[in-house]
Amino acid sequence: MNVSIVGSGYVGTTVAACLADLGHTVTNVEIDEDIVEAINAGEAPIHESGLAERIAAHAGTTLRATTNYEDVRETDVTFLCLPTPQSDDGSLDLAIMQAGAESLGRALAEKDDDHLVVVKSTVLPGTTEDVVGPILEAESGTEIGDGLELAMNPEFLRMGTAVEDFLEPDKVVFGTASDEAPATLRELYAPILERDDTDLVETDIREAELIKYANNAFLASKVSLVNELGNIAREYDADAYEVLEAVGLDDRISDRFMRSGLGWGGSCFPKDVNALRAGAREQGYDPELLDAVVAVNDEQPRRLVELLAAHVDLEGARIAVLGLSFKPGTDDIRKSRALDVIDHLTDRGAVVVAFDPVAIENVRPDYPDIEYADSAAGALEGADGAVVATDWPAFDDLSFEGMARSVVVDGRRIDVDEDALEVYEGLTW
Ligand SMILES: NC(=O)c1ccc[n+]([C@@H]2O[C@H](COP(=O)([O-])OP(=O)(O)OC[C@H]3O[C@@H](n4cnc5c(N)ncnc54)[C@H](O)[C@@H]3O)[C@@H](O)[C@H]2O)c1
Ligand SMILES: O=c1ccn([C@@H]2O[C@H](COP(=O)(O)OP(=O)(O)O[C@H]3O[C@H](CO)[C@@H](O)[C@H](O)[C@H]3O)[C@@H](O)[C@H]2O)c(=O)[nH]1
Repeated sequence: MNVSIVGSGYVGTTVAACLADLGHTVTNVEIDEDIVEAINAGEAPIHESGLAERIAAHAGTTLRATTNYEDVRETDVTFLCLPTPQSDDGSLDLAIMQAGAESLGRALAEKDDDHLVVVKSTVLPGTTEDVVGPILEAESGTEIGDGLELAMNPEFLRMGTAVEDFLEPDKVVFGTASDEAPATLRELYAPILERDDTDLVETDIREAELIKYANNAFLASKVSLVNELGNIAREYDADAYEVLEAVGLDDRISDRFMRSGLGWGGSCFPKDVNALRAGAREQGYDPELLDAVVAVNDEQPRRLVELLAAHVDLEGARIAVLGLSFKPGTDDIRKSRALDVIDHLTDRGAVVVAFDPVAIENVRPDYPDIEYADSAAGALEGADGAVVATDWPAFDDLSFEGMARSVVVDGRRIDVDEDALEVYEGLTW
């Protein structure tokens, strides 16, 4: 099938490379010329396991990128993978989606045969049909249902395992309002749907939109609950990891997403939980539980720094921050808890020296005044204390030798030889 993908960020690039891998012909439409150039040169514009080799294998044959929206006319289906950021008040900002839909609609005005537009971005219920649809109709001069089809296909991939998650998902959700769209989507996803472990959910567009938010709200709530239980466990001098490992043996709860510590960050949970809270309020419902989920999460970095301050006078102290990305396996630093930790540390007068295996260059522009080391050992050298902010596997069994004082506060439960340290504190254990 001939597919175009509008927006070639984390999702658009991954989906494009994977669809090309499944045998489709894919065109990425992207406004950032550096990204277009990278893809056409066979290079991955982002750090994601398994992506570079797929782009290298298909670029120039079944995968290409362009800044020209008109190229969508050569395709049968377009996925909108544009950002849906949060506004200053936490609500969903649809300006980029609207601009992308306008450009797409204008390009489709010159197309004669049928076209399916699939919203893959995370959007609140009603957005696809009440915002994107009317823009496409107005700009293309074609009505939905009469040459133009609309669908919503939320994406559940995680950063760091994006390729694997897309190709081997637990579920695929098709939100549609016509007979043709599900058939097209089934054909496009055929190799994925043939897997025994992948469930297909076929539903209406509004439900598909809300499934995505409910999914993320559930997972973020689970981590906040685990963190609250972890904070309580610490007060009782109990190990939350042992407690929650046992709790996770209950099939109704599961052992996944049970890691307590610094909390959730990233480009999705914070903005999606906030968009759902703002959307619910707009609908007249007060989402008290989700408010608390965010409040618990916001407190964890401060709690970590308080723990460190109990052992080290932070004013003028040299503190190593290990890990900057919001989770291991990615260079994405959006809403990373590590940045909140750095803010608290610098507010209290500490000299921060940070290390991350891949994310330093993404942090440097916004944090030009902290120090950066080119290894964990380099960051620890001469430090009066260290905090673990991201659970990179490379931090397991790290030697903390070389620190001025081996005071380590761990926000992610890495493997540490506690006996070799002057002080080791776990945030929730
Ligand atoms: N990142 C994830 O793990 C993830 C997972 C599932 C769903 N989502 C959702 O998918 C959507 C995209 O997320 P992302 O992380 O890929 O965003 P991103 O910011 O990484 O990428 C978006 C891309 O769109 C491009 N763009 C902006 N305006 C454009 C325009 N008018 N025309 C063409 N391209 C344009 C940008 O240059 C950028 O490269 C969001 O709604 C997000 O919530 C993200
Ligand atoms: O037990 C856990 C699991 C996760 N986290 C934190 O939670 C955040 C999110 O982690 P994860 O969900 O693995 O990464 P994302 O890439 O943000 O993926 C989430 O957000 C995506 C964008 O919407 C969705 O597609 C995915 O399904 C959803 O898991 C990170 O800061 C993790 O450190 C914990 O603190 N404890």
